[in-house]
Amino acid sequence: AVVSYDWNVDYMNAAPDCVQKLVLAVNGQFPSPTIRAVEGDTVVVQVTNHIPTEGVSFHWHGIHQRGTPYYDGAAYVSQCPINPGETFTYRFKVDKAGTYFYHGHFGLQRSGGIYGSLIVDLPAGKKEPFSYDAELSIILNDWWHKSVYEQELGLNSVPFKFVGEPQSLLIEGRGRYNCSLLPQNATTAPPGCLVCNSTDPRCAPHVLPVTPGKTYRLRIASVASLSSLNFILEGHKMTVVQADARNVQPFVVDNLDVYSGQSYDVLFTANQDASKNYWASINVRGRKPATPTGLAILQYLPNPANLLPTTAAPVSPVWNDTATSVALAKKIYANVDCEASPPKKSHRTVVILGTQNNIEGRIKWALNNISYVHNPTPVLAALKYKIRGVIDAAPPPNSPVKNYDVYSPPSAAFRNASYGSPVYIFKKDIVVDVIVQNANTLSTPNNSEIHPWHLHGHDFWVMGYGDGLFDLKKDVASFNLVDPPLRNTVAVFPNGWVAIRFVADNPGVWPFHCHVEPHFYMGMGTVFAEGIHKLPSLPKETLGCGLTKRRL
Ligand SMILES: O=C1O[C@H]([C@@H](O)CO)C(O)=C1O
Repeated sequence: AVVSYDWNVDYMNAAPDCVQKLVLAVNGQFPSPTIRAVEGDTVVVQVTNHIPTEGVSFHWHGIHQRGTPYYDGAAYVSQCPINPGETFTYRFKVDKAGTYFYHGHFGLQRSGGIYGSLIVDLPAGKKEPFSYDAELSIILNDWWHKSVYEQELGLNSVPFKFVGEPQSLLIEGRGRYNCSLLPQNATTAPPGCLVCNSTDPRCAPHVLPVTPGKTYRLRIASVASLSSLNFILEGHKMTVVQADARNVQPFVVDNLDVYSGQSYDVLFTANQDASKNYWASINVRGRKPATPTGLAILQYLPNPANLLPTTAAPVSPVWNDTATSVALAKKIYANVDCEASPPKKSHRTVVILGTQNNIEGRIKWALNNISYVHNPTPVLAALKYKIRGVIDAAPPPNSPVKNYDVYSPPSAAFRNASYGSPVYIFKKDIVVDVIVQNANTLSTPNNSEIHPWHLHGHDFWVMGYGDGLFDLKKDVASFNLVDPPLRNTVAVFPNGWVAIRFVADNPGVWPFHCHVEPHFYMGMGTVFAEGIHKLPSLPKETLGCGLTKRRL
């Protein structure tokens, strides 16, 4: 079937955390409307850009765009941004059921408010390898009061000004501010502070209604701009059954780290004291938190939704307890009854060292010393039509320098990167290993950040994680060849590495980037391309910017 949507994008005034600001919205909704389709459907989304002075584009996160790489929505990679006043129609197939989402993929527009759920159901007759009575869905985010223009300006300025920690955390677009002095474990709170539901219904917390005794499938996704989030359903165990829309061997948790760009499906049973409601909460992991806990209400029917829990907001593992996060990540295995195992060998290994660098007085992120910048001609068009001068003429480095000290700020030779637009070109159908190597930040000793890495156009197997510098001989031997999870976004932990494997079988150009939005904006990304001789003709509406003007 064809599922069609007609969307108008514009700014509106909204107060997701009780503080009014300009929010990017679709059809006046924040978060943007939910797309719901059935596996095998074609989704058609007609977008009209009413933002007066900004282009826009939409990325369908986790959707492979097989045969339609030009509708992947990455501005200046797969298409020209949609100009103010223009209408653009995305048309793509959703070929695998699961919990997905979509978001703006131009500048910081995701952080500006363009994001929503994309849920693909199994067709009648097909069954999940788990069962439940009903389902619920939430998208997690972090939120700033500064406009995204101001944030971008800071990132581009000398002196550099980082976006800083978020003012609030949002669950399904609702949060609370003015609680910054409230410790995570406070038992008393200023009136109206713990939850801003007093008089303004726009910022009442999101409510998850449940019937006592029933089992729920909760779909959780994070589009956070910066934060790694830890999710807790107060008093309830959660059984993780899917990660990034792929089946995993079920495992039980009390709390769950959700990195930006990831989704999880968990099951829980409403089996607690039914006279009360409970908190659903998110806390920041991996960065020193300066943001109050994000809260929603788990409502046990028929209790009223505004029956607030009398308990303090749930407390997550302490922000810098990396070992707990790594241990959780290592609990995730594919359910091999439903998911494929990886090929046993790869044909090419690319090692990507991500570092924080300085370029002309600005702080940047670089991969093997190249900080990605967009060219006004989309990469897809440049490769399809052999337009020169768009991507770097020299192929990007396949591996970083030997003996890089990932535990210390970069030495003089590695403090300065250069700008570039590199594309890794893979022979069609080869098996590719990518090792993402983390390192210390530019200036602070003993500081290394979590980076969630997202690949467009593919799911990849997570072959392994490790501490320190990756060793090509020793560490490859430790890869999980039996049941590594398939996903599209994976975290690389502080001072460590993560290895992924995928098959380059989807003709197109696919960004591979840190899903922290300011980090990608600061250059922490690159582009993979494969099957160039098989690239489809590009719809005219994806062209028109840069050197593609000549083709029209
Ligand atoms: O990219 C970043 O820049 C800042 C800091 O390292 C420099 O201000 C920060 O916390 C980031 O994640």
